[in-house]
Amino acid sequence: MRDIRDETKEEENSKTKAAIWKYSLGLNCTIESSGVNSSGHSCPINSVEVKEATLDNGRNHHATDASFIRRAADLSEMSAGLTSPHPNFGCVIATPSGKVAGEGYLYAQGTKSAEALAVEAAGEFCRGSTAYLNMEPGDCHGDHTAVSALVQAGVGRVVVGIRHPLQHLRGSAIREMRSHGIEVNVLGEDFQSKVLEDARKCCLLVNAPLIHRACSRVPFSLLKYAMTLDGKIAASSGHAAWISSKLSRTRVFELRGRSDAVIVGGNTVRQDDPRLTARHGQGHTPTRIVMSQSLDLPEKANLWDVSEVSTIVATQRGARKSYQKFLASKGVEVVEFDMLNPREVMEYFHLRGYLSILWECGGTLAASAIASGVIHKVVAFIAPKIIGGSKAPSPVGELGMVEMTQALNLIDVCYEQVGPDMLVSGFLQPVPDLLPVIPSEDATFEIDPSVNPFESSIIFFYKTWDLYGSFSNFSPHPIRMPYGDDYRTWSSVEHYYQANKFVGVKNPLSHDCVEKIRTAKSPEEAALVGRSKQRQQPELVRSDWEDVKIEVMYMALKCKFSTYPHLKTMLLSTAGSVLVEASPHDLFWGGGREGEGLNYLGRLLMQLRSEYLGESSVSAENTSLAL
Ligand SMILES: NC(=O)C1=CN([C@@H]2O[C@H](COP(=O)(O)OP(=O)(O)OC[C@H]3O[C@@H](n4cnc5c(N)ncnc54)[C@H](OP(=O)(O)O)[C@@H]3O)[C@@H](O)[C@H]2O)C=CC1
Ligand SMILES: Nc1c(N[C@@H]2O[C@H](COP(=O)(O)O)[C@@H](O)[C@H]2O)[nH]c(=O)[nH]c1=O
Repeated sequence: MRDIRDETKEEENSKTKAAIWKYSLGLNCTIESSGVNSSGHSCPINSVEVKEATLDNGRNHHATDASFIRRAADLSEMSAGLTSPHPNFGCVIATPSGKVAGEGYLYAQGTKSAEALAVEAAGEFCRGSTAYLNMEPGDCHGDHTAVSALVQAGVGRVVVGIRHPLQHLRGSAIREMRSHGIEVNVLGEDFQSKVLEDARKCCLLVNAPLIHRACSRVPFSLLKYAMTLDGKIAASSGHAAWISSKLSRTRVFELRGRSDAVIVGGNTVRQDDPRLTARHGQGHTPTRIVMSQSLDLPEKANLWDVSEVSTIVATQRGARKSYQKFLASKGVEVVEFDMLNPREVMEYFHLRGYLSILWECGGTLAASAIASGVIHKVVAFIAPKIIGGSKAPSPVGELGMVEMTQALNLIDVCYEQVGPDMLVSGFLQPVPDLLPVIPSEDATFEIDPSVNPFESSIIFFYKTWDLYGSFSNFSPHPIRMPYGDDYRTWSSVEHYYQANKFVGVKNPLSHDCVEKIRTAKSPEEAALVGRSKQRQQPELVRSDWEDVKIEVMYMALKCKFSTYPHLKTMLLSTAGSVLVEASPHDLFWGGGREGEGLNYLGRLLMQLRSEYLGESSVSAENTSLAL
């Protein structure tokens, strides 16, 4: 029996090249013999490489789990391009002794689930086995097929690489499997280690387009270009066929096959008359998109032949109506934009359900796309050729940067030799991590155990004009609170809170501060006075301020939410969600830019909410007893 760690190391060494390429496509996974039969998507136990592992301690468990999760990610990726807009799903079923009993992957949207295929392949070996899923199944159609397959087959444990990125599906399959007594472990939640973290990253990368879609309003975009060693993407005449080798161009066909659309600018159409098809004989062919403001495009072009694959021209509203008619007569769809820029166009295609876009434009449009922040990844083929020419185009046009310190640094950079060319790839923007950014997680769940760190939605509030802006201390809701022996009206919670810093100090200047803050014309002014006085004259601040400030705030919030019933209703409507004051600067009351803040304001609101919910359940109980 061999140690799985050695096995993994050997595999990785021998497959480094392939892995690098795969990574450059968006994956960070080792490539193994597929183990997938010719009919498509699953294998019985005796036809795949048998893996054995020593399961004698936690570390080996981690290595085994990581290895199978990476395999599930690899499998899931086999149909990339065909599943869109669904995720890429892969499933490996392993016996208790660590042998692969069955595998499956989602072939295309609407086909049998990866889990069902793996269960079929594993047959009787499913009972008591562990199923490895790169991603929690989603249940778009309410038929629970993936979960049912695992439950009915008697799978004992399920290891999930990442939770489903879409909020409405996130956590449901995991809950359902657990409710059937299956032990479910999610990487990064139940246990953590470097090897599992790497496996988790594979799972994030394999579905990067969907994860981006879940977190932003644009599809995942990859900018690809081929350039000479002296940084040109064409000769000064505009001629560019070809810079990169045939082998590299075959790789480009693969990239196209994984994308929902390929996009070029008007100049590339005029200069190259491209086809932009994925000419590898099978698989998915992406839509072709042309961005042209002028619509000064040729009448004859390969892209206007839509017999096999469609073309969409995105243009400026009102541009060359007669030419638009001509395109329509060819079957080319024309979409007009008020502002033709990469962001607007990407937001539009996001709404149309596109997950991944391959940009194969020249430097003019590439610069515009990078500047507008829509490009996530860059893939450059560098050919060992020199063409020269001061006017020859380069891959990225004007970005307005003047110092090297402004250069955009790629992350997770990979290098691979492809025939004579060098392929360099890396991310301009990281794949968003799905782990929650909830400030002070532990404390939050102590306050309100009903919220789950990995499933609850987070409601951010900050500025008063935001959706939940009324939760802000700056919201214009006056409160009546005690002051000395009397009650006073304070224009906002912020007024009351800031003034209390100086209350009870036997110094007339402190009293002046209180009055100045109380009569401040706006919460902003109250905050300014309170903060600057505290900084400049700390002797005016009450000595117990640090001990009482949370209580002061809590009393003020309680008064505000009790005074205004609609605010209380709004607070109750957020039950189950984590409340975070999205202040990037205030690391005590706010959540900070990346969850590093303590979020005391959010915590107090959740505490208040819990109390209100407790009161309402008691009163409901009393009512039902009375009836
Ligand atoms: N080696 C390689 O990998 C590649 C090389 N090339 C080469 O590059 C050259 C063309 O490069 P380039 O001129 O930069 O062409 P682009 O592909 O970048 O096209 C630029 C055109 O895009 C259109 N456009 C629409 N909206 C915008 C916007 N917001 N910002 C910028 N452009 C927009 C305009 O078309 P319009 O004028 O119609 O309004 C503009 O003229 C050719 O010689 C071609 O062979 C091209 C692609 C890849
Ligand atoms: N010249 C150049 C590329 N150019 C890109 O490929 C397009 C042509 O695609 P097609 O008509 O489908 O073959 C062209 O318009 C441009 O976007 N690509 C590369 O990988 N290597 C190269 O050397």
